[in-house]
Amino acid sequence: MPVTPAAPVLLGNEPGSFPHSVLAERHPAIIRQVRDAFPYGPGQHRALDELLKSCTEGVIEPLPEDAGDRDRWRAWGLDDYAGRSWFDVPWLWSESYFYRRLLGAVGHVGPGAWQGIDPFRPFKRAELDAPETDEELAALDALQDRPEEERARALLHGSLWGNRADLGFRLSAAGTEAAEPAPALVADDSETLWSLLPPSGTGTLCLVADNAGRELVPDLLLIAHLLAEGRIGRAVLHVKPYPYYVSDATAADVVDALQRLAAAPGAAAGYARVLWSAMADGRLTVRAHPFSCAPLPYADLPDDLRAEFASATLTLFKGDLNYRRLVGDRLWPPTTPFQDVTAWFPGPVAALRTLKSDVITGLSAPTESALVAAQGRRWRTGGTHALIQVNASSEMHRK
Ligand SMILES: O=P(O)(O)OC[C@H]1O[C@](O)(CO)[C@@H](O)[C@@H]1O
Repeated sequence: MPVTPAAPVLLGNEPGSFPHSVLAERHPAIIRQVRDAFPYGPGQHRALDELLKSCTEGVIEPLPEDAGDRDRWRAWGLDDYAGRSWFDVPWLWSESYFYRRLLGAVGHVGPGAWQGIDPFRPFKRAELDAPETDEELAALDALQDRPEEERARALLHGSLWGNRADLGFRLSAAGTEAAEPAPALVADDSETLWSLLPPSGTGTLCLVADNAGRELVPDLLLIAHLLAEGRIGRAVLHVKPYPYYVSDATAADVVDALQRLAAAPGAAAGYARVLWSAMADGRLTVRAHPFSCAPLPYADLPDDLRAEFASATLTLFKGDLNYRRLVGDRLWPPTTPFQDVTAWFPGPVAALRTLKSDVITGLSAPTESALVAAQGRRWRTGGTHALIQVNASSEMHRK
């Protein structure tokens, strides 16, 4: 448990705040985008209208009686929050439930012909097929004759910055990338990270993925490198069991990414071969645990996941949402030690994230002052800064 007193949990009810803008502006924009991307029928249009009204001016409603995941959501707090404004409950919960309701509205869950159709697939596919992905894959060719450590470092940074702008984020942050100053790392524990993945490692890496497309591709490249160079013996890739936060990766997105890599010219296809055979012989597995879409912090991990992370050599959390869930979705003072807020984690843990929400820990006082002096609060949410943070000691050693 953190030795630091808990900070306030983020809610979405303060007009002008970032969480408020996500609920009031981004969610309606996502409904619009999804509605325009598919030839939905009248029932789906009606359900989307209802969701729009509910999430902007109404209250949280329970799931239908026959929803297969109703009990799970009740265990995750639905009974406590039903009847309350979306803006007055924990922001993390509210966002997560929005995606669940969106899937209900378009028929992704429940019986019917639209079951299992991913409403975000067109956006994820477009990104995967974009020329920028070709450019990123072509850059691998120039890396091939570099020393292993240099390749490893480049691939780690590829995976880190791949998180820079997810699709949901782009919906409301158009133009930010061009206007911002050069990206910068606000914390960099990469030496500690490499010490956990030495060249002769045989351990297991759990990589808790974030976005599909141009983030998942570099995540897979990093895994391929670590396996091929013997820095790990096994990898477990955790993805979402259903479409979530627009661009979050599901198992179907892993397949798309692997096929994209395999079809690419040059060195990229070699990475695909490594991954393909690692999947065939079980050195790389894909997991889609229900808790990966839970509206709760990771401190509430169910026992099976806790045991899995406890036995890993390193668990690596990608992206902003995973960071929020890892440290708790709270307004910590930025200099709160990352070690304190992750002290409960059952094994060595790392976060690789670009900053896209107010949550931040582990900054040095001079770094925080410099960021505030330069940008006020904008550095917290603009996606222009990133961090690599590691807590190397396992819970057992912390006791
Ligand atoms: O894809 P990422 O890095 O998890 O970022 C998703 C981010 O989107 C937001 O939830 C807002 O929708 C962020 O605040 C959030 O954490």
